[in-house]
Amino acid sequence: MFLMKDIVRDGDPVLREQAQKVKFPLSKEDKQLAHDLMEYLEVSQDPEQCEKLGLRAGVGLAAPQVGISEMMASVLVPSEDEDEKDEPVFKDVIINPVIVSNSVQRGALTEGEGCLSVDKDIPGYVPRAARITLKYQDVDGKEHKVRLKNYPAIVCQHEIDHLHGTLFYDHINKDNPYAKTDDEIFVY
Ligand SMILES: Cc1nc(NNC(=O)[C@H](CC2CCCC2)CN(O)CO)c(F)c(N2CCN3CCOC[C@@H]3C2)n1
Ligand code: NI
Repeated sequence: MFLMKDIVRDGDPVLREQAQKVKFPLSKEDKQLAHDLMEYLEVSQDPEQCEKLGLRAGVGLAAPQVGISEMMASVLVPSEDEDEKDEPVFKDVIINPVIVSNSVQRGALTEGEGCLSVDKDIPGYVPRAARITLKYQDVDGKEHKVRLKNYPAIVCQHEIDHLHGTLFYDHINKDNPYAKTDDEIFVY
């Protein structure tokens, strides 16, 4: 189980590296890593356990954030409405992910973004593609090709950025952090 002490913080070079492609079949260590990356999200999204373990809640977690420079990240975007019983909007460990196409239209989270590896709040819109087509392998090596939009698309782009050494604030407009073009949509 990863705890906040296991999360690498901004300034550590691993967060600025290009992560290595993951080989299949997964090693025992990579299987464990995939499990632990998803477990962190599940536990952190349970308010009681999150509080008890002193975690910061997350909807995504990339391997470089726990010091492992490999192309693997967990994504768990819960269904927006209250009743928990609904299926998550997106839940998987994305391995060797590639964004094969993205919309010209930009999108951003209205409240900006944060990062478990960045302790300070950095205000501003993080412009991303509003819709993406994502190809990745799951822990069994099965290829997936999914079209995502809005919230899950934003989360996946934030995670895939980590695998290429990019952090969310790299995208914030320096002159006007809240600059927006008229066709930008705002999510959440
Ligand atoms: C948007 C949001 N970001 C949270 N944290 N930041 C993260 O996930 C970072 C990644 C996200 C930052 C912006 C896009 C991706 C982690 N990152 O650094 C990984 O690279 C949240 F926790 C959160 N939610 C909404 C859903 N809620 C369900 C119930 O449990 C609480 C949970 C809170 N939404
Ligand atoms: Ni992050």
